[in-house]
Amino acid sequence: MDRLLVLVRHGQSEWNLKNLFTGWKDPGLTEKGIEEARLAGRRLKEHGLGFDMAYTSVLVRAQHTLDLMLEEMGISDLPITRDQALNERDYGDLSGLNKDDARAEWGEEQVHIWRRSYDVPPPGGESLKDTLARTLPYYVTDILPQVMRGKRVLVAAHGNSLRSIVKVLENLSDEEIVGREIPTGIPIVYRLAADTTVAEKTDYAD
Ligand SMILES: O=C(O)[C@@H](CO)OP(=O)(O)O
Repeated sequence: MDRLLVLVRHGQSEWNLKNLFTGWKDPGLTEKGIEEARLAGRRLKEHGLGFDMAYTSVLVRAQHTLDLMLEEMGISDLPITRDQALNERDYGDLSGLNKDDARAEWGEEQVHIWRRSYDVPPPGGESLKDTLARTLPYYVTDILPQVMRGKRVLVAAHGNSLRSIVKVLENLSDEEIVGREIPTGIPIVYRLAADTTVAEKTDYAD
């Protein structure tokens, strides 16, 4: 049985381009982001992958990325589930601030801790651990059962919501996940074993 799970981070957003903390704010894709999403779809198609269902967040950059990928693959009738559980980590009070301005105000090290530590939340926001506490139950109760039934599943979401799922899938320690970045528009293709662990992983980077 083909237990296929593909994770894709949305293409570049307007706020990625402007270097702003984004979180639950809802900017659209840039021209480059649109192209990245289309390219992701073409890569999946070139590798002969098809899908039975898709999941995304309630944020427009991830939904638009999914739509563009499906368009490139020529898929128009896929069931799509949109859920807040897959939203980006909530950046709290940092949302909308420029990342360089934040470094100037609070220092490089503090901003890095807010951005990449596992369990230190930014003021008023979610740590990666907090994010995992909502993405993982959703993955386990909604996404994983479909994969285990042999449904081919595509997930379009966000840098940190995907990092939290990747941490569990790849069994990464709290230290290891700190160094893991998810590039925009590069499909991560997993095939799961019967025990739900990862049997095979490929990045469709080129
Ligand atoms: O701003 C955000 O919401 C995220 C993703 O773009 O940024 P960071 O790289 O700091 O996790």
